[in-house]
Amino acid sequence: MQIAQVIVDIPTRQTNNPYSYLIPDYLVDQVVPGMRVEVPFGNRKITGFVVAIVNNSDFAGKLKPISSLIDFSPVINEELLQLSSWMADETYSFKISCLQTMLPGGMRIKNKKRLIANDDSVVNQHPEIFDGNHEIDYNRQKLTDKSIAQIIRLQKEGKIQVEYNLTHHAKPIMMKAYQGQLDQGQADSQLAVVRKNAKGQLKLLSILSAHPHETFLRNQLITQGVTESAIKTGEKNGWLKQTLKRHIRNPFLRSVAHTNPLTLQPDQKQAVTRINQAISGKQDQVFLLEGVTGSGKTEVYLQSIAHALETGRTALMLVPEITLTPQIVGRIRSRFGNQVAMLHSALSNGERYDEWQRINSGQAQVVVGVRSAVFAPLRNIGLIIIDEEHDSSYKQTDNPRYQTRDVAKWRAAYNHCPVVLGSATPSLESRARAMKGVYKLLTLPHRINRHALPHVSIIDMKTEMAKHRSILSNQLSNAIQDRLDKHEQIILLLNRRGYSAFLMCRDCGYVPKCPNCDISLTMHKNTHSLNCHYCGHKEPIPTVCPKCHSKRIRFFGVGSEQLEEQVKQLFPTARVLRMDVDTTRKKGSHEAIIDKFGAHKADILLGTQMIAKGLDFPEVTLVGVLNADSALQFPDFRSSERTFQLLTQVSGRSGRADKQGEVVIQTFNPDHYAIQLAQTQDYERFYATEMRVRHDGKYPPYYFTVKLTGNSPSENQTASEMFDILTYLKSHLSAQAIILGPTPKAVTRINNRYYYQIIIKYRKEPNLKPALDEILMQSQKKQRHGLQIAIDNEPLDFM
Ligand SMILES: Nc1ncnc2c1ncn2[C@@H]1O[C@H](COP(=O)(O)OP(=O)(O)OP(=O)(O)O)[C@@H](O)[C@H]1O
Ligand SMILES: [Zn+2]
Ligand SMILES: [Zn+2]
Repeated sequence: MQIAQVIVDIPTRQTNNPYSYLIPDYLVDQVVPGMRVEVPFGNRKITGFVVAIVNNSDFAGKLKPISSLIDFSPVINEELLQLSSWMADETYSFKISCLQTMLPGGMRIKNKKRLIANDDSVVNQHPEIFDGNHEIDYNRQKLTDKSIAQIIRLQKEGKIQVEYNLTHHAKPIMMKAYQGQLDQGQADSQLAVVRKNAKGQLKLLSILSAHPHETFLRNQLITQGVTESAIKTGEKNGWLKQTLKRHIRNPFLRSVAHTNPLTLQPDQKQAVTRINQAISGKQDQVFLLEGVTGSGKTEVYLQSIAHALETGRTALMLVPEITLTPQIVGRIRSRFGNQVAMLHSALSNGERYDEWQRINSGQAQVVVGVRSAVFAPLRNIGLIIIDEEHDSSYKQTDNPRYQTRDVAKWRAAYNHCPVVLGSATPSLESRARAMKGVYKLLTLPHRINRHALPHVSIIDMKTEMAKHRSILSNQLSNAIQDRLDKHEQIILLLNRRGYSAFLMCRDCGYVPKCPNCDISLTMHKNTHSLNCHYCGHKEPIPTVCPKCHSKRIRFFGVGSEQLEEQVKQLFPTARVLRMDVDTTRKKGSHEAIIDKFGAHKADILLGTQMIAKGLDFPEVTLVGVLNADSALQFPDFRSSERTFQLLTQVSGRSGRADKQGEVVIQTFNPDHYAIQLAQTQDYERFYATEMRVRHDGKYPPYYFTVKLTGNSPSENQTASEMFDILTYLKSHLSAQAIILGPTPKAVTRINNRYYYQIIIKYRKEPNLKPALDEILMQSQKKQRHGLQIAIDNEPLDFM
């Protein structure tokens, strides 16, 4: 008797333990961990992941059998199965959510399948499955148990492919192809007898000799000089057999010229040597690569990846969403070509699935991607890189609330390989670990070729605003004009963090708010509506104030669109490009803007955070920051760190090649240390200053933190249950633990539910985890009428 242990798709604490199902006879030895199945649950059928196969169960009753298979081969490998258990525990989330998070978007939904035969012989041998077709709709075909077992075998042998119908785009493209029928010796002896003027046939046979029994797309043969008539002859003589081959969609829009490794500078060389030693020695060491902007961190990554590949292993490189610029992808592809797979949110479901397949099947050995790519099904990983390791996009804000750095470290331990965390402005947590020797610190203190860091000036906008109303200070306007005259390029950053464009009545001060949430509505020009960012509520933009009927109800704050208008008015001859969410929505537009700016077809690139990182344009000699401090007003202990990081990053875009760079930072808080130290780009002093602030405030990295949020439809109920939780926590934690709250969240009401939070700061609390697990378990039991609870381990925001 074989029994499958299944994590079912019902997210509760109880279902975090697997349920047992009988494996029916026809599937014995065919069902393996990592496959998804359909199982009976109560009086319905639900899906689940097989996590183990056992021979007996301690379940007393009669076991129900699995209803059907969703996958014929595992979609989650052994490593990721283990990771999911660890992650569920670590992030206080459900195993089912962790498993689902690991699959590419389109595969998470319950999907239809199609079976595709690789060639005619399979079709002919299995009429009971294919019924003479190359491709069948699995869900429509009436298949016997025996056929299903056969399908699993055929897939294992690589004779058929199973495709998930994700979206319209996800359909695999099958193209006419030919399979070579000769081994090398046969091809060579044919070569010897073919007429010397039959050029096409000679070419074909030499290809067949070099790649015996391979399958070639028709186009591949034609572009290599094989003629139509040679293909016909080849078919007639039995050298080739017609078939179909899957054409893999290519998410890289452009082809990239190959580049060779650069000769390393001494600091780079030392870093590469240390990393490569850890790769060869199979050490799961974490390195913190701290290199000033433009110090050549990317080259260090590339040469370490190359080493991992040389030792027969794979490599994973993670980048923040907004820095996954075509520039960096281009640099990696130019080194590693088609070995690279890319995973990010701009891909369609179909493209993402294809990339995932290429990784899962071992065709791609280098993965570049954003946060979720940390779950890429790579095997035998030799190196994991996290670029811009301080970036907040590495923490998932919804369930499962994982920190990518921690997942990466887990995988590194599993695969016995190093992790490289790279940044010009490391997070305080990582830098503190490096100081303690937990991480090894590698530094690149100089820009490439010893170019100086840009000169940074700070403009006090309080005095500036007293003189004029323009959003550009005199000094910044003058500097822009100067660069335009010299035909150099300019980047202007509008800091969007903590800043939203809202409507306000100039006469009575009325601001439209969401009816369901305690938050002002945000103006969206493109849809001509006021939107709530929390619940999705939408309403038309009023033309008169609903309160005082004044017509002077206006947009408040500056958006990048307005900035563009103003810049164009001030500099009518300048060619201006804008990069923000609105101008990059269309596929390929991101690349188009960067290409255009890179080719110097524009003088000024202005935009939001998107332009702050990663870009490498030699002609940029001026960076202007319009509102440095909008993030400083955030009631968040990390706001200084974020501001310092952003300013340092964006400043680093200036003067990266031969010309000296300049940066102008406009601010209302010229005396704030984050701004002052960004001026000198002095990470060391910032680190020391900020560590003192964190020490005094008992914040990370001195303390660990957990945020517990509860919500319910009634404010009274939320508050009183959160006070119960507080009492429970107090009785389980030591006197050293600091418990803040419960307090209403900054936005207390969202979608008519009331949110309160408790923050726990602690250094060592062995009882904390069991206490939190118990709180979650209890809240699950009474959820229907009670409080919903979410736990965020090491939250990135405290609001
Ligand atoms: N060894 C080298 N020799 C010559 N040029 C180099 C070398 N290493 C890097 N470069 C060049 O120096 C420039 C800056 O390097 P890179 O973009 O990798 O820096 P970075 O540290 O990643 O910067 P940032 O953090 O600002 O994005 C690039 O144009 C790169 O091609
Ligand atoms: Zn009004
Ligand atoms: Zn709302």
